[in-house]
Amino acid sequence: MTGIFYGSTTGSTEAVAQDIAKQLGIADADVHNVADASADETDKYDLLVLGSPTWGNGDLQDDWYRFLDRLKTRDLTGRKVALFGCGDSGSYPDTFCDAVGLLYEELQPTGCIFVGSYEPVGYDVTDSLVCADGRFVGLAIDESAPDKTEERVAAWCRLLRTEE
Ligand SMILES: Cc1cc2nc3c(=O)[nH]c(=O)nc-3n(C[C@H](O)[C@H](O)[C@H](O)COP(=O)(O)O)c2cc1C
Repeated sequence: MTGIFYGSTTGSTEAVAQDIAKQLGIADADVHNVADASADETDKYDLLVLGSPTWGNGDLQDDWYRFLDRLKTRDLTGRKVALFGCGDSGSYPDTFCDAVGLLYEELQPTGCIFVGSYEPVGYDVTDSLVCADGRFVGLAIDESAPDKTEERVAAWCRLLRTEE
């Protein structure tokens, strides 16, 4: 079973979360805004799809801090985690989608298995925290390339289906 947990200040990441849910056939009840969710609710899912846009200067979306603190205390050994987020490579090239990289770093000690990484073909910026060893650790949606969003989400959902 798959659950999506996202934070979103101005709605972009929420829209991407809903698109992912639609493409993966995830019910509304399994799509959670971290502002209202409890970390206990992650327990029932084998695959957690976690989304945060990047705010400030390379920061997580505000609602993520409290939720992440609690999530980090849970034993995620062997559970699959896929990450996604929105950012803006035009205005914030040095911190493009850093929040995705921050979630990746912060959740490593939990023993989870990350899925959904890919080679960043077609991106202008590839050297922020979202990138590790030449791969994006999760889906990076770029406000500066809105025409690519639909296909990026679709391609990533196809990838997740092979790694579920
Ligand atoms: C004040 C401000 C700071 C931002 N900082 C970053 C940043 O450091 N890196 C980045 O990739 N995008 C940054 N962005 C772009 C947002 O991540 C982008 O607008 C995103 O779509 C917002 O997602 P949301 O609507 O789900 O909150 C920033 C936007 C604003 C307005």
